[in-house]
Parts: sequence; C-alpha cells; structure tokens
Amino acid sequence: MYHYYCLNPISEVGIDAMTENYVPVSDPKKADALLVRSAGMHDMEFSPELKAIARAGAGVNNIPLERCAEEGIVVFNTPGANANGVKELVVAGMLLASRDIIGGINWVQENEEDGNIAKDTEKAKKAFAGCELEGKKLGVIGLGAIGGLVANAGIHLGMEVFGYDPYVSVDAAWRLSRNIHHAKTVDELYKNCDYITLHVPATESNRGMIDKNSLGLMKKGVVVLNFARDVLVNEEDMIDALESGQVKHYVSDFPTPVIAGVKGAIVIPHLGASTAESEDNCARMAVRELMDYLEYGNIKNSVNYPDCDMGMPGDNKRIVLLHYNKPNMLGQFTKILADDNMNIADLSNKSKGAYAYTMIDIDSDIPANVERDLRNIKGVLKVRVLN
Ligand SMILES: NC(=O)c1ccc[n+]([C@@H]2O[C@H](COP(=O)([O-])OP(=O)(O)OC[C@H]3O[C@@H](n4cnc5c(N)ncnc54)[C@H](O)[C@@H]3O)[C@@H](O)[C@H]2O)c1
Ligand SMILES: O=C(O)CC[C@@H](O)C(=O)O
Repeated sequence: MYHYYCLNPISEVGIDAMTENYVPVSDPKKADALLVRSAGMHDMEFSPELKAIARAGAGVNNIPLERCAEEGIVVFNTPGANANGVKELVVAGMLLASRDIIGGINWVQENEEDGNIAKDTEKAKKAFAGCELEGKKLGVIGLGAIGGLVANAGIHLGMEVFGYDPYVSVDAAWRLSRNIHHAKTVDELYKNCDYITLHVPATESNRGMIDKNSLGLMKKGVVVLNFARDVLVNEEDMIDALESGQVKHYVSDFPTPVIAGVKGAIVIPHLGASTAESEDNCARMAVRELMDYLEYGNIKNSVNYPDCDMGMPGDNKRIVLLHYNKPNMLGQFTKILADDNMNIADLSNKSKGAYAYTMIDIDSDIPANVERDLRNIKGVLKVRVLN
C-alpha cells in the first residue's frame, strides 16, 4: 500500500490511473509520494517516509532538489507534457503584442450601449491597428520541448526564426525545422530579432539574463515574451526599457507586484499549461513515473537522480539504493550480499553528478540484517527492498 498527497489539484486522469494500492492521505508527512504543480516546497520539511516527488509540469524551481537528493527523495518532472499548451499561448502572446486586441475589446465593452457602435467602430479602430507576424524575425532562447515547438510554429507563421541553445539535446535538435537559423551567440539573436521569447529553466545562471545590458543590445521596439519564469528578467530594467520605448511590449505569464499593471506589459496569470490536455498529460506522466518508482524502483525523468530502468523483477527480489557517487560503493554492496551467500541475478548502477542509484535483483529473499548493513554503509542515503 502506498500513500500519496497532492500539494496542488492534479488532474483526475492521473489520480484515476492509480491502482487500489494507492491511498490519499490528509497529512503530507505520512505520504510515500507527493504530487505537486507550482506550490513552493523550499520551506517544507520532509518525513523519512517520503520516497518521491512528482512535479506535474516542467519547471522545478519550486522544489529543493539538492536537499531532496541528500534525503534520498527522487524528484520527477514531466518533460514536454505541457509544451503544446505553452506554445499556443506564446503564439497568442505574439499576436496580443502585435495588434491592440486587448485595447480594441475594451473599447467595444466600454461602448456597448452606443446605438451607433457599428458605425463608430470604423472610425475608432485605427487606434488599435498593428502589424503582422509574417516576415518578422523571431528569436527563441532555449530549444527544448517548448522552445522547439515555438520555433517551428514561427516558421509555419512565415517568420524568420533564430534559435539559441548551447546545450540543446540531440533529440530536441532533430525536432527543429531546418529553416531555423542557428544563432552562435545570444547577442546575435538579441541584435537581430523583432520578437524574443525565453524558454529556459530558472537556474541560478539564467536568473536575470534579460537585464539592461541584454535589453540595450536589442532592436528598438522589440517584443520580449517570457513564458518561462519571472526571475529570468530583471523587471526594474524591463520597466525602464518599456518607458523609453526600447521594448514595445513585455509579454509575461508571471504576474509580480513589480510588473503587474505596468504600461506596455501584457501580463497573463500563469496560464501557459492551463489547458485540459496539458493538465491531463502532466498528471498521467507524473503518476506513471511515481508508480514505476514506488513499485519497481525504476527511475524515468528524474531531475536529481539518474534514470535507471530494470523493468519488472519477475520472481527475483529487488533492492534499490540511493547513494553518493563515489568509489567503492558497489564493492561494499556486493561484499555484504556475498557474505550472506546471496546471488545477484541482475544489477544496474547509474550516476548523475554527486548522486548515484543502484538496483540489484536477488534470486532469494533479502534478510533484514542485509538491508540494515547496506543502510549503514557511509554514503548510502536510502535503501528500499521491493517485493
Ligand atoms: N508558463 C508555463 O505555464 C510553463 C509551462 C511549462 C514550462 N514552463 C517553463 O519553461 C521552461 C522550459 O520548459 P521546457 O519544457 O521547454 O524545458 P526543456 O528542459 O525541454 O528545455 C529547456 C531548454 O533550455 C536550454 N537552456 C538552458 N539554459 C539556457 C541558456 N542560458 N540559453 C539557451 N538555452 C538554454 C536547455 O538546453 C534546454 O534545451 C521550464 O523550465 C519552466 O520554467 C512554463
Ligand atoms: O502547473 C502549472 O500550471 C504550471 C506549470 C509550468 O509552469 C511548468 O513549469 O510546467
């Protein structure tokens, strides 16, 4: 039996995919697994019971990844599951920034009682006119799940697209249209583009990447779109750029007290992934990842431990160990098993940065003293015996 707790509402599609072995609890401290969307977890204390956290979404800056790794808690996300939802809103954002659709709709509402509204429209509408996207230059920073879709959509809209991502994965690169220009430096993209859209994670090194220096390199009247995270943009510098006309519009999916209501800022209440399809996709993937880990120890799409998959254990017993990535860990594990005359049927060991994961299938029962001895090895962070 596994206990889970949802820190945010998670689509029923995911919850329904759980078997009767999964029971919701009303106290997160009693949970084997937590499901979360954007709830901040940095101030949460985790109980020793907690084995995994699944983020039904992409961004994991709301989760203390390092502390979780230290406590042997595997954190998953759902790469790509909400990418199409975000892509579509980015296209809407470019359109909102190109024509004064919002101003026009407001004008109609303000004049709803005007009996001559049809005639007056033809005089008033020039105030809300704009430009088309076709032929304009679009710069996409970050060419992962979302950025790749946005870049390809730009090509389909007839835009000239520049992409910048020095760390792009081979799979993501294969998905890109060959008509996208490969920007060798981000400055090249800043200098050339009419629309610049951010699709990078909110890592320490990416924080504040759009500031007065980068804004100063951009074309006057540029549109900047941020559907990634507020902290990527220095909002005070953005306000100066909007006031001076350097930036025509800043389209952001992240309201903050600083940017909400600023003239020229088009701020959306974090709706990028708020579609039925994205919510279902994320919930389904998050639950699948949790169940595979809790029941079989398989790790797929973890952000703090390596992926490692040995399928189902069949008739074997499986022991899984979360530990530091340092010499002689495997040697110590196998010695304890050999000293107890246990036969290893299968083994996998993977590492990611400072952390590592080992799965061992044994063709006999695993006695409690073996589990205890493994747990006592210096550098072992968590041990689970799965039946
Ligand atoms: N608005 C929303 O509702 C919403 C929804 C999903 C994701 N997001 C945000 O969007 C971000 C991206 O999501 P994704 O699914 O595309 O992630 P992803 O991991 O598939 O892609 C991120 C890409 O950014 C690249 N990158 C990292 N730092 C970079 C840099 N300095 N310059 C250029 N490229 C860089 C990486 O190499 C990677 O290819 C998430 O981290 C999250 O914060 C927001
Ligand atoms: O859960 C959400 O609504 C937003 C998720 C989004 O910001 C993400 O990073 O995936």
